[in-house]
Amino acid sequence: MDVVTLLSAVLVNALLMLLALLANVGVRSRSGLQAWQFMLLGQAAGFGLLIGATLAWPRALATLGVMALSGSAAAMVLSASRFLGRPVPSGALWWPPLLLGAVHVFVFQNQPIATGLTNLTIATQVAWATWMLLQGAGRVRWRWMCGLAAAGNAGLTLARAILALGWPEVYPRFVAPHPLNIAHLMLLNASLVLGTMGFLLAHRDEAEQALVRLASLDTLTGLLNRREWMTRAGRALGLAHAGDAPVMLMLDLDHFKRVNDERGHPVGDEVLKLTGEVLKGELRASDLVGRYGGEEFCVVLRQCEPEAFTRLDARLHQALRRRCEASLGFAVDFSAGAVRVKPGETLAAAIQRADDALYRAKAAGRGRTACDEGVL
Ligand SMILES: Nc1nc2c(ncn2[C@@H]2O[C@H](COP(=O)(O)OP(=O)(O)OP(=O)(O)O)[C@@H](O)[C@H]2O)c(=O)[nH]1
Repeated sequence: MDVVTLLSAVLVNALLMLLALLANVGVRSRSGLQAWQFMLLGQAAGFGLLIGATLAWPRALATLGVMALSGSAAAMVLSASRFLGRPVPSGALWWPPLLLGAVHVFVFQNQPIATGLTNLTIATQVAWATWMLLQGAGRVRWRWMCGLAAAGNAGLTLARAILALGWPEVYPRFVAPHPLNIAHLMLLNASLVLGTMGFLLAHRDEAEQALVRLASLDTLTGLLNRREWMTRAGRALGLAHAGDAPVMLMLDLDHFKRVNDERGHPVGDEVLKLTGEVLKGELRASDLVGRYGGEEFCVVLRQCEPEAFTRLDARLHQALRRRCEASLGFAVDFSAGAVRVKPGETLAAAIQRADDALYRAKAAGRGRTACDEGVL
């Protein structure tokens, strides 16, 4: 088999996939897919330069070629790190290609050392990507695809490094039609396709998660939006047992219109954000908190004993006043209504009772929580 043809196939394949990605998803700045586009570019450039080195300026082109390939392995690690949301130090990413180039240019005449060093560097980088991808891969299918593609690549590149350093007399020339060269290029080609498919799936998953977030969260406060809160609250009420009936709490900021009118809408927005932060900070992860609309918030408190509720209520009033005072220079308080959900009560009925209690709190002078029987 003609190795230069196989090499050209890898180059063309990488370039075509890069073009296809650019045409279909464009350049997503700082995304995992952007890093993968650099990885494909590095592969194409690297193999192009290595083929060129067999024709002219061998030392210069081969050195640039191995730097491009090592840079492309760094981009693979970066792609995995971005998709997994696990940052890696940029020094550890970009020093290896630079150091490899600096050493390669000097040891170029000593083929076993130059080849061994190049393959060892790239194998280590790809093994790093493999480790990140396969570690706790669980059932995420794209991680398996990308991880296995990288694992095969790392293994064969390491085999080349060991062979070049330990048994240079049997190490095949770069363009020799040796089974090792052929197996490596075929596997590389397959892993480029698998990796691209895997990271495209990762990109799709990421977009899907962003859509789910957009559809279920309130953009200003980051709390659940009304629709999502209603869905989850309905489920929580359905699952509640008679012994641990949840408490439904409706909160409404006091004189909020005045804040908007006197200090401006952006300050009003800031108050809403701070309220969201206070609620997230003071409530347990198992409590359900959402923005019901405007300046009204709703909470389902699970397993809330009377004493615990009294303490929580005092903490919420105090925390909101303090946060607004500290961040905006004026205090904001709220009125609230609390009811204990009755066995079999519908969500709409519980909300209605909590709303009635809330209006009693407003009528009684604001800045307080009115509780139905059973809450305290
Ligand atoms: N800044 C900002 N204001 C909002 C938002 N949603 C609703 N509002 C404002 O919230 C205010 C609610 O006013 P009211 O319903 O009169 O309530 P209030 O002034 O808090 O009076 P009480 O509830 O009786 O204490 C209105 O001015 C709305 O424009 C929002 O997303 N951002």
